[in-house]
Amino acid sequence: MIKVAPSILSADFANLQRDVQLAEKAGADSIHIDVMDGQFVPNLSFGMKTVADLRPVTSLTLDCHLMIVEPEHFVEQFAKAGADLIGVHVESTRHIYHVLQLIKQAGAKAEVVVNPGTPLSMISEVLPLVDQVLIMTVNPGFGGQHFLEPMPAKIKALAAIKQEHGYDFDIQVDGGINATTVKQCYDAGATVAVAGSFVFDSSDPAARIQDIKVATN
Ligand SMILES: O=C(CO)[C@H](O)[C@H](O)COP(=O)(O)O
Ligand SMILES: [Fe+2]
Repeated sequence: MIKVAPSILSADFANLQRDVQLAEKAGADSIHIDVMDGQFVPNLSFGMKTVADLRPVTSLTLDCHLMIVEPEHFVEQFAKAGADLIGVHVESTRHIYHVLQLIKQAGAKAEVVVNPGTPLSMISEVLPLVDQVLIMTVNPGFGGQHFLEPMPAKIKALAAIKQEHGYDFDIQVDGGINATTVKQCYDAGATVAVAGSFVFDSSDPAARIQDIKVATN
């Protein structure tokens, strides 16, 4: 069964505590926090204070997906705020190896993220370092977009590399995930699914979290 990380990008920003606790009660495995700077992606969202304020209201892993340029300037602050796992895009820095080292030195789990158009060869050197790889299944920046159909083949290719080298990172997918698309990702080798609009645009978010789990059972 796949692990589920609801994305609070589609939650009610006036009721974040309520929505995080609802997700926890519904069986979510972690909380996905999308951080956007208006530069790396054309949108703005959360910062370190959101993470710090959510830290005491849940015992779930706080998974911060940083969509910001030069994340090396911020990863320590996110770790201090309470992020358990920090994801950085390979396209967002000239120093991906160094940023991943900084995340680990700060005591958090390290994740490398690849955009849909970025080949897996761009991350081959850092795979021994990471706890998780995030394959974007939409172009980053907004919730509610359509799943990109060619992405399961990329997940499958990453899963093959993982097996060949004996790596033990999780493979996360993010964007356009619902009870149908998650099955394609799971069958290709994904182990964690982010879901924003499918969960929080519903009148019954808890049922949607279960729908994703059941689809991969
Ligand atoms: O990183 C993201 C966007 O850049 C979000 O995590 C993602 O889009 C989740 O939203 P949805 O499930 O609605 O596609
Ligand atoms: Fe995300």
